[in-house]
Amino acid sequence: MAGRVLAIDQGTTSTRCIVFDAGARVLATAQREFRQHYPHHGWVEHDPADIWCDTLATARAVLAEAGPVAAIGITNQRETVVVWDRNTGEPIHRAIVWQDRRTATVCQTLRDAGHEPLVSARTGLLLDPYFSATKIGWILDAVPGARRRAERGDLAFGTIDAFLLWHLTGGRVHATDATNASRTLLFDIHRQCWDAELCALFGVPEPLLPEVRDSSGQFGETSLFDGGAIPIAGIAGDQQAALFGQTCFEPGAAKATYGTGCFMLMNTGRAAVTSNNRLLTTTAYRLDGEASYAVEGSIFVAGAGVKWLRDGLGLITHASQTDDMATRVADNGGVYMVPAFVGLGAPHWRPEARGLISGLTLGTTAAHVARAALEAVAYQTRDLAEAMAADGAGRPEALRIDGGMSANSWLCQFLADILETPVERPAMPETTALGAAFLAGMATGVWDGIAGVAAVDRRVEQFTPDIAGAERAALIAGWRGALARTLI
Ligand SMILES: Nc1ncnc2c1ncn2[C@@H]1O[C@H](COP(=O)(O)OP(=O)(O)O)[C@@H](O)[C@H]1O
Ligand SMILES: O=P(O)(O)OC[C@H](O)CO
Repeated sequence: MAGRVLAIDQGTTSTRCIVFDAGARVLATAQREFRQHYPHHGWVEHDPADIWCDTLATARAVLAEAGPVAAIGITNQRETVVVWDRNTGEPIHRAIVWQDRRTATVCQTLRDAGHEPLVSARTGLLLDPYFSATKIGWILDAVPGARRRAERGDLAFGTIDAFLLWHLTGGRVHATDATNASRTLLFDIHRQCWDAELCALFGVPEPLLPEVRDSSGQFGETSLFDGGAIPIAGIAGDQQAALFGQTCFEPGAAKATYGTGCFMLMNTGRAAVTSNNRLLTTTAYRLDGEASYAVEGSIFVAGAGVKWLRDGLGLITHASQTDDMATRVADNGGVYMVPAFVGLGAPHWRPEARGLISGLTLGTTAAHVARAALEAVAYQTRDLAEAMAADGAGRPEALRIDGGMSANSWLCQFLADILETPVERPAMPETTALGAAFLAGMATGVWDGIAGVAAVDRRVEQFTPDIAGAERAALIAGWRGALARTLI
């Protein structure tokens, strides 16, 4: 058991469990995709029972293969809301997922009433349906009697980490960590506590809320697996966990994770940098009561655009085909895709925007459309990097990348070309899970603090910019033209 840590990585489309050793090597891995529910246009839900079942099954599978572990770390899709009954543990509604836009009007009404400056100053976020608070309010209003039960303290709210922690500890612990709390619109990131005024503004009764703890530390124990009680000793939202797993500990170090969406975070150290360019300020991690911060750009559709090529258009049968398709065409043929399928996130924040493909001719092939889906990810990343630089956060020396889509080498090279910055892809791509393992292992003596984690050997593959300035400028101009049509 010495030195082995189990990471639970509960993502938007799949649940993964990975056991790492003290050298951050993967000893066992198991993954299950689960069903997405789209009950109405723009709504996205998950069944919490699927998430719990898959967590147990994948954890049992890797523990059977790798043997006992010293600790468990949890990392999770952020903002997604579960409300459950404290007595039975039963959710009172399906989980409302971060991508869900059903509360766009509520957010607009709050913006019109002038609440955004106060909300942003305290939370570092914006009034967008992406975040948890308005989703909690929606559930309390939609489920008969829920608001009264919440006020009486009979219900519990949690992001997915808290929901899993509750079940792993047999209903004994209702807690979350500071990174997850920072995504709810209810948490003051400067004072590092729930904010009563924001709870009142969003109509969220305080008895619903979990206790907020450091990202590394004892959260509780689980006895659900063979071999005795295992401490749950680390929790972080998946993007913050990836920042940690990529060892972005110094101010200016940045990572971008390309999964369903793309999330670029730059460490800003002890300073919570306020953005003038509609980026988010968020807790990067909290250790020994001290918060470190990050500036974040969130793009809602990255790999989801490739998934749409597969499931919506039937252009491909596997996501990895896009690598070959993009390589096959000499250029993009003037085709641009703006993947605003669920609105646009940073730096635009336009929930009502919708996607487009522009520049189609009779010469356009499936390969051009596939390439446009990949290119869009790089252009959007550049837009985020420019916004970060304009905010004074600086430009990273290299962008560390990860996530399912980073397997696409064509995209990695194009990203370096468009960003004018080297892109580093780690040999071990499971950096999100590794971040959760690091946090749990630091609390249980597997790694000796941040210095111990930073000393772990990390092999990376580097992609360096290799494109003429004029070509880059022309491509970016083409993107800006397509984007402008979406933003009308
Ligand atoms: N080789 C590839 N090229 C392009 N996209 C890919 C490739 N492999 C996976 N993807 C995309 O990456 C996403 C899965 O990444 P993952 O990190 O598992 O996502 P999440 O954690 O959001 O569930 C899918 O949307 C898929 O379309
Ligand atoms: O599940 P992922 O990897 O798409 O990440 C989702 C984000 O945490 C949403 O903010």
